[in-house]
Amino acid sequence: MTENEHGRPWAGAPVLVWGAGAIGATLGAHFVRAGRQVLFVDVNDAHLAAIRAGQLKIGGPVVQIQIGAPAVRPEAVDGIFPLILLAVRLPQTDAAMTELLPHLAPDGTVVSCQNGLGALDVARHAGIGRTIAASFFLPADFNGPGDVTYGARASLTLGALDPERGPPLDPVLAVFRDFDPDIHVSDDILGVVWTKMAYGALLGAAAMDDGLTAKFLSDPRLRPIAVAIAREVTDVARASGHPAQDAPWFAPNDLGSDDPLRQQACVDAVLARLKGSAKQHSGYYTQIIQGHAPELPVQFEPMLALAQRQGISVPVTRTMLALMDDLSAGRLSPEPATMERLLSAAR
Ligand SMILES: NC(=O)C1=CN([C@@H]2O[C@H](COP(=O)(O)OP(=O)(O)OC[C@H]3O[C@@H](n4cnc5c(N)ncnc54)[C@H](OP(=O)(O)O)[C@@H]3O)[C@@H](O)[C@H]2O)C=CC1
Ligand SMILES: CC(C)(CO)C(=O)C(=O)O
Repeated sequence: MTENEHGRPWAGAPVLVWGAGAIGATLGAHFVRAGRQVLFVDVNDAHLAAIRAGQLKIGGPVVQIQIGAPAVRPEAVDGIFPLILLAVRLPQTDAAMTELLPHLAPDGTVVSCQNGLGALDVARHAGIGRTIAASFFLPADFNGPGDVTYGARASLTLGALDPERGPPLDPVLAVFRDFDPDIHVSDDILGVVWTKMAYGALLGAAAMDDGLTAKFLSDPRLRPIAVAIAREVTDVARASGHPAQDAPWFAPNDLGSDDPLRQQACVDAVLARLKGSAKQHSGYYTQIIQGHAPELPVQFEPMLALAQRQGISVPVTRTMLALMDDLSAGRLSPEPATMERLLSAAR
């Protein structure tokens, strides 16, 4: 571990932020504001130029930050780094890991700042002893070069995939506390990842129509979709040995229960969190509208495989993923009729 003369772990070495989109830029800009050296890596040349020119702006209701920092394409990275944050979309993980691995110190750490079980892919490349997974509610949007909205105060949890064999957490936490002093740590990070998977599936469901997450969750007619999805994800999580953990902002076990009061309490907590958020549209809806392949199907591949192996039936999740494929291929449009198809599967 590198320490500077103040004993601040890794303070002397730049933090490498690999993928400087909504999440990478939001995290990295906070680190720069706190006085850390950050090197951003991305493939969007106009965005990289904006960052280098001091024009990276993080706006929204939480903060207003404008910073500049070194920013390069993957092939221009030079050197070995102790801490790399991976914040590319899930389908981009393998390519990015192949590029970044030669730059990771032998005793370094990669933090997978991604949704879903992507951290398992990261560990396949970097080794479990160099991988940390982050799971977060951190609604952010990339609006264009240098322009990112951080929509609502985040809730972040970090953990090693295997606390016995994982890298030391403290130096990583010291860095992340410059983003959020209240960051959580979990000894069962995969349980937290499953929680976010369940939440992500709700965002996927909202993308069937106009992508407005709060509107989808508030509609009692559509509640069977939310309940069925939460139930399916929590069933598979339980079978994986890492039951989804209920968090104050989202309790998937309550939503998936048979008790309408518990279901409503869960929905109310999410709605309270979304109130005032600058990100009202589901990120998967935005990915469809922007012509990106939505990452939800990649996120859910491991869950479908596990469900099949364990003989767990997940019909609503499967229908949603099939509809998502049709939406991203342009065979369907996000509209009430598409949501009705998902509702039929949930009834
Ligand atoms: N945005 C959000 O609110 C949240 C996102 N997440 C998760 O965070 C992760 C990142 O998402 P998000 O920030 O929204 O995504 P973005 O698309 O905003 O950012 C990803 C960035 O990585 C770039 N990129 C692609 N390939 C490479 C590569 N090989 N090397 C370096 N950079 C590359 C992308 O460029 P290009 O676009 O040109 O491909 C893009 O600029 C995802 O897994 C997502 O699920 C989690 C919680 C909330
Ligand atoms: C949908 C997605 C992946 C990105 O926008 C997300 O995780 C979120 O909005 O919380």
